[in-house]
Amino acid sequence: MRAHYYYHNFVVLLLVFSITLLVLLWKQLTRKNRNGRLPPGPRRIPLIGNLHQLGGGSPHVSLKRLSDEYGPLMFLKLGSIPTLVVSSRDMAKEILKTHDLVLTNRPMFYAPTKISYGGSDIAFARYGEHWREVKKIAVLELLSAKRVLSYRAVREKETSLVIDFVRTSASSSVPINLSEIFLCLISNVVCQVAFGMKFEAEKGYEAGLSNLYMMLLETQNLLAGFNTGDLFPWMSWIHKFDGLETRLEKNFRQADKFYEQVFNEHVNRNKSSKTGVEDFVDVLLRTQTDPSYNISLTKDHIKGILMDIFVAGSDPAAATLVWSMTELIKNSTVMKIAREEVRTKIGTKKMVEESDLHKLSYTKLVIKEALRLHPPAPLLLRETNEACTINGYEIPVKTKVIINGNAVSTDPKYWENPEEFQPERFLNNISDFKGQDFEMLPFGGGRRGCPGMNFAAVLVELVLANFLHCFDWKLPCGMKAEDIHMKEASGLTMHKKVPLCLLASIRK
Ligand code: HEM
Repeated sequence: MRAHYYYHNFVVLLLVFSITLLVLLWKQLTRKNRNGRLPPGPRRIPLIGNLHQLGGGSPHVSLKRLSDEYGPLMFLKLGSIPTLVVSSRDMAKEILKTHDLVLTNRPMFYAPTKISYGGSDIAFARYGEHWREVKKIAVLELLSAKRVLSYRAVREKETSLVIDFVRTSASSSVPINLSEIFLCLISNVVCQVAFGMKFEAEKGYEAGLSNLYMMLLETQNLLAGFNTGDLFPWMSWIHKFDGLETRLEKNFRQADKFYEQVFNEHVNRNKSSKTGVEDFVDVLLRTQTDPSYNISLTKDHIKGILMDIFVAGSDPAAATLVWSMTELIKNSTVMKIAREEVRTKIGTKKMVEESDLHKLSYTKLVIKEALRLHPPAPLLLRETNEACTINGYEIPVKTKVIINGNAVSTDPKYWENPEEFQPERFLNNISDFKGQDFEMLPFGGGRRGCPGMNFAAVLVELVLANFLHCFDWKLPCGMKAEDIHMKEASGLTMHKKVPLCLLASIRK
C-alpha cells in the first residue's frame, strides 16, 4: 500500500516536471522578440543558444557560413549573450557610419577586464570621457604622422639588422623561419618606440623568442577566447575552479611587473636627464600635465595603454608580413612583378630606405591585397549603448555586435573572384584600407578604428620591400606552391598556423 502511494507520487511529480520542461521548451522555441523585430538567425536551443552551430575552426569562417544562409544582419545567441553579426559592406557601413555613436562601446569580457586594468586602456575601455581622451592622446600624440616619422631611424636600423642576419643564414641553405623573424623584428621596433628598450635585448635574431615574448603570447591567448563566463555571465564563478583565474592572475602579475619597471625607469630618467627622441612612455608622462587633455593619466592608465601597444602593435603587422610573403611565394607571377618593381626603382642601393617607398606602388598593392584576404583581426567587436533600429530591425540595448571583416572583404557583391590573390584588382579600384569605403576593414572603422594604421603601414612596406630587394626566395626542396599550408591559427590575431619557412639566396 505504502509502496503504491510513493509510486503514485513519483509518477505525478515526473508528469509535472515533464510538462513544465515541455512548456519552457515550447516558450523558448516560439518566443517572439519582446523588444520588436530581430534580424533572422538560425533556430537556437535552450541554454546554449546557437553555440553548437559555430563548429570548430576559425569563428569568422563559421559566422560567414551561417550568414550566407541567414543574411548580412543575423541574430544569434551565443550562450546567453544576444549577438548581432554583420557580414556585408552595406551593413558594415550602417553600423560604422550611420549608427557609429550608438555602437562605440566595446563589450567587456572576463579576461580583458583584468588585463586592461579594468578598462583603463584604449582598446577595451568603455565608451565615455576616459576613452575619448586616451584615444585623442593615441591619435594626436603617440601615433600621429609626425611621431611615426620620428621613429624612421629605429625602423631602418632594425630592418638592416634582420637583413644582415638573413644574409648570413642564406649561405647555409637552411630554410628561414619568416614567421619568427618578422615577429622579432616588429616587436623590436614596437618595444623601442614604446618602451625605449629592445624586445630581444642584445641577443640578436638567432636567439629566438624570449621570456617577454612568452608573457606576451600568454596575454594574447587569454584575450583571444570566449570563456564560459563570457557566454554565461552567471557562471563566471567557475573560473575560480577551472584554472582560468590562476592563469590570469599569474600573467597579469608578470605583465604588471614589466610595465611597472618600464614606468619607474622613465620617471627616474626624466627626473635626471632626458635626451633624444621621446618614446611612448615619455609622451604619456608628459601629457599628465598637459592642459589640452581633460584627463591626468594615472599609473594604471599608462600601464593599460602600454599593454594595448604591446599586444596590438606587434602581432597584426607581423601577420601581415607573413601572409604577404606567403601569397607572393604561392603566386610566382605576382612575386616576379613585385621583385622587378623594387629592383628597378631602387637600383643598386644596398637597401630600400623609407624615402624610396613612394616609388613602390605595386608593393603597396600586394600588402593591400594581403590585408583584404587575410585581415589579421577579422572580427570587430562592439556593443549597443542604447536600443536602435538598423535596416528596419530593432536591436536591443547591450547587444554584442560582431562585424565580420573577412566576410565583408570577400563579399562577392563587391569583389570579383574574392578568394583569389590579385593585387591588380586595386589598379581600377579606389577602395582603401582606411575604413572609409567599408569594402575592406583590416583596421576596423568608425570611432573605434585602429589608430596604429600609419605606424604599421610604413613598417610593413619597408620590411617587405627590403626582403624583395635583397633576396630571391624559394620554397624548401621538394615543396610545391600547392603544398603551402594556408590555415589560420586560432587566436587574437589570425596568424598562419604553420610557420612560413623559405630558402633565401642573396640577390645576384
Ligand atoms: C597591420 C597592423 C594592424 C592591424 C591590421 C590592426 C587592426 C586593428 C583592428 C581591426 C582594430 C579594431 C578596430 C575596430 O574595432 O574598429 C584595432 C584597434 C586598435 N589598434 Fe590596431 N592594428 C594594427 C596595428 C596597430 C599598431 C601598430 C598599433 C599601435 C602601435 C595599434 C593599436 C590599436 C589600438 C590602441 C586599438 C584600439 C582602438 C580603440 O578601441 O579605440 N594597432 N587594430
